[in-house]
Amino acid sequence: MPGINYEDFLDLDYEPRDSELVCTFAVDPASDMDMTDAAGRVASESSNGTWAELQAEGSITDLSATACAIDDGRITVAYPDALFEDGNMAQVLSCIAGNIMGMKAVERIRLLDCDWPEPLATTFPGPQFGTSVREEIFDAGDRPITATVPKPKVGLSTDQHAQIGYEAWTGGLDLLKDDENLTDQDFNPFADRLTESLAQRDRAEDETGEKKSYLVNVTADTRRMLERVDMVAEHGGEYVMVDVVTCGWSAVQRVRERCDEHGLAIHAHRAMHAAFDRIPDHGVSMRVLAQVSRLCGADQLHTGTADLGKLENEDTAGINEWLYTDLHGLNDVLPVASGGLHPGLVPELIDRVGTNVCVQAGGGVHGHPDGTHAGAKALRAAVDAAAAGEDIEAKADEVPELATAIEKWGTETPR
Ligand SMILES: O=C(O)[C@H](O)COP(=O)(O)O
Ligand SMILES: [Mg+2]
Repeated sequence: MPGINYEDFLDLDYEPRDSELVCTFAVDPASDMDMTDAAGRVASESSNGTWAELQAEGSITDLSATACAIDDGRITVAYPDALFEDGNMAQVLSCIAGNIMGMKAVERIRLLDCDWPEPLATTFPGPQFGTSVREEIFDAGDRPITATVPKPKVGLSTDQHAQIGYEAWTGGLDLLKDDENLTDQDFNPFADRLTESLAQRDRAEDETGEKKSYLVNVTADTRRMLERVDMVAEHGGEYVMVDVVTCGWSAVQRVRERCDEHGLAIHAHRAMHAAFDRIPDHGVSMRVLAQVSRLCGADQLHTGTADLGKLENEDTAGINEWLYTDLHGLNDVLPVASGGLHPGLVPELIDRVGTNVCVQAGGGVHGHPDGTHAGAKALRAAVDAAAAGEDIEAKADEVPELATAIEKWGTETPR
């Protein structure tokens, strides 16, 4: 019986089939390995091989991946469709971003990009709404939608939180968003926050005549998340917010299923993504995390601020472009720019990422010298001006709250 070795997973003449998942990795081989050794081992360990020569009968190699290109520190691996279970993101990631991340045959390895084939991609639901939320929920026309996150992140009472929502909404913002670490703590319980914030939303809608909405953080174990999703639907919300990386993709898939029953959109916060993608030559890129978020059904996703905010960013504009492109008929995703933004940064942000986004600021609204309502007016005025191609300095002559924000923060990128 012929044995199967890691060399059998390398074929540099191989052309991937349309049905195969094709992944690109940056690889730094271990000091005693060359690139071909490392490439064969990556394809082997991430599909159906191991360190030892195996004796196996039948069509085992039908499930083997093939390392089919090596170029300038990068390898391409093609994975046969039969290797994957339909609609099971945990299983897919256990293959393509599993043991290989820690194997000694490589010093460093980063999953950079995936080309998702139709047979696998269409076993996932994708977003229910995607960028259409701008039009369908908010009738926003050509401008980005806007959001704010009450600060301090945690510690505000329910009354304070809902009051901040009212001030932000009436100041002109579209969305109130819970912060990533606010869920159901004693100082601000989920059920009370949901009902009080939605009551203030209704009041703000009546006063402004504009549609307003609330991104309430349902993140928890899956059972509690689903209960919270049901509560949001029962009380007339349009969205839930989920910390997609910390709660895990299987849980996101269940939330997507339940949101479909209620017609709710999902706002995905990416807290902890940097544990996977911040070291440039190791881990899983934000690009791939964004792809996974889209497949699992996030309608909106934080993708950074194109280097203008307080957090490190990986290719925000390129990732956003991918989120808009066709993916075998699955809906697109609305990118959310967030993390250290303020009104003075908005023109440059829109120049870098365009208007088909959500512009979100916490400190850049609530840190306004005249408070949240003034901060919201300043952010909305900056977004309206930038989206219309108008100079925000000129807009500041008409909107004093914007003038105050520009005077305070200028165009500085915070740290
Ligand atoms: O969740 C977020 O995106 C942040 O809380 C935004 O906060 P910041 O604008 O104060 O950085
Ligand atoms: Mg936050």
